[in-house]
Amino acid sequence: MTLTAGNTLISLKALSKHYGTHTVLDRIDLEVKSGEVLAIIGPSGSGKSTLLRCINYLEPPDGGSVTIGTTTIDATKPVERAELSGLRRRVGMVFQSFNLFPHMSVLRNVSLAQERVLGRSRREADERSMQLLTRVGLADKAGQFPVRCSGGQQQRIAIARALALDPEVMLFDEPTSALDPELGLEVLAVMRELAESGMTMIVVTHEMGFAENVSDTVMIMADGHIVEKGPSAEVMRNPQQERTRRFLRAVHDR
Ligand SMILES: Nc1ncnc2c1ncn2[C@@H]1O[C@H](COP(=O)(O)OP(=O)(O)OP(=O)(O)O)[C@@H](O)[C@H]1O
Repeated sequence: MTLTAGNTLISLKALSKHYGTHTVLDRIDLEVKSGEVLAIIGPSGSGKSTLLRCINYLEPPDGGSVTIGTTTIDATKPVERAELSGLRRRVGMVFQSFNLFPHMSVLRNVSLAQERVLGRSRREADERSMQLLTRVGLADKAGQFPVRCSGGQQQRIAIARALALDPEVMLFDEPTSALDPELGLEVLAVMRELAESGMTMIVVTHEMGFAENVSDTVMIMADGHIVEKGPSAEVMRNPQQERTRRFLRAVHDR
């Protein structure tokens, strides 16, 4: 089935995760539409990163289910390797730390998985990589090693690398937290462009400007629960829950 804009692309049902007796995600229900940009914000330790990592099974959830497009994985049943690799191929992820291969050129960092995972020829993979490096403003860095690039440039390369597998959704886990503010801005500009191009995105962020101005929907988490979720302008400017108001006040006072 081809999903058109506005259809539900991601659906989490009663998604749960425990570490020992600690409930980190408590039966989370969530739907994300195709083309939607969802920002997840909330206090430290509220489960934001864990939720993101459970969506692509980097962290296996222990209850509930994850549906992406037409594929559903039920956390209570054994998961087939093919199901997992299918899921991961459809979900690109960008981490706080860029995790580039230091001994490979920027171009190779972006093209390698295309050959290994998608079976593209070296020439096809390099061509696609150059398109993506151009898109993130780094075509001139293709032949360099990552160490010669700033943190902001490395994160943009990591975004190009994730896009190279043609994902249906991109997950971002605090992509600017390790960067100086001006380098963070260049990464946020690439993310804004991606959002405007119609990519479905789930972004765990401390950047309130991104949450308010770029994302369609904002979700506040606390203690493994969704406290509040709605259109970004409404949640950011007129939160309904006292807990959200407290969190946003604390962020503004920082
Ligand atoms: N591998 C793990 N083993 C045990 N506990 C964990 C593990 N990963 C996360 N936790 C715990 O789960 C809770 C949620 O962590 P998580 O990283 O998802 O929160 P977060 O909202 O992303 O926080 P932050 O904003 O600080 O990154 C925390 O109490 C954390 O200590």
